[in-house]
Amino acid sequence: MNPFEAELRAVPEERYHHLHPFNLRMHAGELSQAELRGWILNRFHYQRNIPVKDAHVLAKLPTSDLRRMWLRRIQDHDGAAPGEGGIERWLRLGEAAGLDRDLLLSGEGVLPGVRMAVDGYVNLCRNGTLVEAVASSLTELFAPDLMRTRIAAFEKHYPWIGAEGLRYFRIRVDQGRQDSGEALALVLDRARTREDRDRAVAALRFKCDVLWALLDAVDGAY
Ligand SMILES: O=C(O)c1cc(C(=O)O)c2c(n1)C(=O)C(=O)c1cc(C(=O)O)[nH]c1-2
Repeated sequence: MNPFEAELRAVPEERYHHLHPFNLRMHAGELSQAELRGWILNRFHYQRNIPVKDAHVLAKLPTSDLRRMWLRRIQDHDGAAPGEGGIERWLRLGEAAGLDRDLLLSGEGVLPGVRMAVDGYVNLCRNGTLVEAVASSLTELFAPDLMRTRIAAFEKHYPWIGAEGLRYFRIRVDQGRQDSGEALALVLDRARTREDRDRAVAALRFKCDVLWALLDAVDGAY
């Protein structure tokens, strides 16, 4: 593996949110219904901002091929039509957990720390370089394994959330693999100087902090 790729992969290995105490408690079956509902509600704020940050990334891409590739991400979340896509599936996860979709859509109850963390991610993609914006999505190299652990934990420990609610995670396993493969190839191709590479690593660290801060806020609140 090229040394820059190894440097990138080492960042989430050390500080991705699969290591966060809230996730460890989730996987061990220790979360209360209120905690799990709080997580779903607050994570919806992250989910609905993913296509917003992806639109900022899209605007930085210089070729039709790259823009077409990135547009697919926006469509994965927003769907090709109303009632489709990842945001809709997250709303259904909320409903399966007893949360009204209107509550999630209202934004009521989103914690201040979660708002700050998500703003931080969107602003990095708005104001950063192309390499920084794309590198910050590379936490997704680790997301598919985490999704699989989460699906197993939900089935085992939280059966009160119906199977339909887990579709978001099931579909996301393959999407995350494709997204992270494409993003990694783009960063390896475009980060040519030492300075570009250092910025890419710093952006990925920052993104790990975004996900960590989100869980810190949820962990402290319910
Ligand atoms: O539940 C998770 O642990 C998790 C993590 C991440 C991530 O690593 O940023 C994403 C997602 N889920 C996710 O569902 C998703 O759509 C997504 C998009 C992105 C991104 O940075 O472009 N990350 C993630």
